[in-house]
Amino acid sequence: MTSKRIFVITGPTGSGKTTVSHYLRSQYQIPQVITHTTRAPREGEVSGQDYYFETPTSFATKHYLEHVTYSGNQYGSSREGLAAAWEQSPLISIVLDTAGAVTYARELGDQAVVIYLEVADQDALIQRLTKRGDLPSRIQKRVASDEYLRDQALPTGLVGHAHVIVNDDWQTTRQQLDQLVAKYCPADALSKD
Ligand SMILES: Nc1nc2c(ncn2[C@@H]2O[C@H](COP(=O)(O)OP(=O)(O)O)[C@@H](O)[C@H]2O)c(=O)[nH]1
Ligand SMILES: Nc1ncnc2c1ncn2[C@@H]1O[C@H](COP(=O)(O)OP(=O)(O)O)[C@@H](O)[C@H]1O
Repeated sequence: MTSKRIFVITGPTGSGKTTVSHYLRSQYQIPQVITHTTRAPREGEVSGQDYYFETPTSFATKHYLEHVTYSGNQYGSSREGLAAAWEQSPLISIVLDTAGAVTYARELGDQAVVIYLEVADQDALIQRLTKRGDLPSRIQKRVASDEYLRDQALPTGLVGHAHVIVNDDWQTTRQQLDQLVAKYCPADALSKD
C-alpha cells in the first residue's frame, strides 16, 4: 500500500519556496495544494493556479485546516484542498509560512516532510525579490513584518523534524531535492520525465 505524504515547503519570503514547489511539479509531477489568500495577485499570478485569490468576505466562507495573517494579509489551507491533491498523487506539496508548517507537522506527524529553505546572504535575498518584480514599498513592508523576521529562523517545533536546505546555489538545492524525492517517493508511484 502506498502511504500518503506531503512536502511542506517553508522559510522566509524570497528563500525559494515557490521555485522549489514548481520544480517538484515539473520534474516529478508532484501536485501542489493551492491555498487561499486575500493578498492581491502579483503580475502573472493566476487564481486557482498560484493561489485562490479571495476578498476578506469570501476568505471567511472557507473551511481551513489552519490559517494565518502574514504581513497584513490572510492565508489559509483547507482539508478539502489536501484531500483533492492526494486524490491525484500519494506525494504532494504545499507552501506555508513557518506557523503553518508547525501546525502541519503537529497534525500530520510523519506524513508531513518539512523542507525549511534559507538564504545565507540577506542582501542576495532582497535582490531576488527586486528581480522577481516586487515593488520596493512592498519589499520594505514585508521585510519589516513580524512574520518575516520570525521566519528567518527554524521554529523550535520543527527542529529535528525539518530538512534544512540553504538555497544559495540552485544546482546544490536541486540535488538535495532529488535525494529527498528518492527517499520519500515510492519508485512506482511517480513518473519522472
Ligand atoms: N500558514 C499558511 N501560510 C501560507 C499559506 N499560503 C501561503 N502561505 C505563506 O504565506 C507567506 C506569504 O506568501 P506570499 O505573499 O505568496 O509571499 P512570498 O513568501 O514572498 O512568496 C509565505 O510564507 C507563504 O508560504 C497558507 O495557506 N497557510
Ligand atoms: N538558488 C537560487 N538562486 C538565485 N535565484 C533564486 C534561487 N532560488 C530562487 N531564486 C529566485 O528568487 C526569487 C524568489 O524565489 P521564490 O521561489 O519566489 O521565493 P518564495 O516563494 O520563498 O518567496 C525568484 O525570482 C526566484 O526565481
